[in-house]
Amino acid sequence: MTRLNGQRMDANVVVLGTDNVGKSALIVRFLTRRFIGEYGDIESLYTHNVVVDGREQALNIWDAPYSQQDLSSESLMYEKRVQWADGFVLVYSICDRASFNAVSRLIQIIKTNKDILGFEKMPIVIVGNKRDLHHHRTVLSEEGRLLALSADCQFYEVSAAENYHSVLMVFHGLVDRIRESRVSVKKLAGIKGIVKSMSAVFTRRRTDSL
Ligand SMILES: Nc1nc2c(ncn2[C@@H]2O[C@H](COP(=O)(O)OP(=O)(O)OP(=O)(O)O)[C@@H](O)[C@H]2O)c(=O)[nH]1
Repeated sequence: MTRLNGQRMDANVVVLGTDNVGKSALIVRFLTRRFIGEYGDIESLYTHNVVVDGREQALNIWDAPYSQQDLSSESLMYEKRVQWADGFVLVYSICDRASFNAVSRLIQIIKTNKDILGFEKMPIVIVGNKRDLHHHRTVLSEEGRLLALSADCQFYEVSAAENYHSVLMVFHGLVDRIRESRVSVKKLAGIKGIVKSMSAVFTRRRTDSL
């Protein structure tokens, strides 16, 4: 759950995608600035402090290795991840069409399992990884951009292997999105509050005049 303490915000982020797309590579690059090549299949939860627009924020990042079950909306494990998270990084490899198709399904699963009422912008960033392997590309940049546009998500193409800066942009972009989505939820709560008090006044007037 997101927690606001004056200038400080804690947020939970889950990184999802099919196997071998570079989820762990992306996270490790963000946390350590390094690319180490092999990462194993261990599920991990990291906490990392970032400063975005002068605000210190703690990000809890869940690196969840892929299992076929993930793409089943009935998966309890999956529901748990979606409900825990304030923001989502959905990763595919630009050399793997199936991993790209899986991202569309993940977006649908998030929309089904998460209460997104009041979100002006979805706290989701779509990442096309392995940009350095562009000679093996099977997914065009435009396709990624179009998917993000149609689902109201942010989009980046990166290479966890070769570039730290673009990976940093992914997580900073997500933090912005989470903040924006929280503001719109607050606005909605405010509007709901006004509607509630107005209807209370009208109900009272009606009973007074009886
Ligand atoms: N060329 C290239 N290889 C990458 C890149 N990112 C990751 N890899 C490689 O892709 C393979 C899979 O990377 P991981 O980070 O383990 O992928 P994952 O999505 O966490 O995989 P699972 O744990 O199976 O879910 C490894 O051999 C990485 O070295 C990249 O940007 N470019």
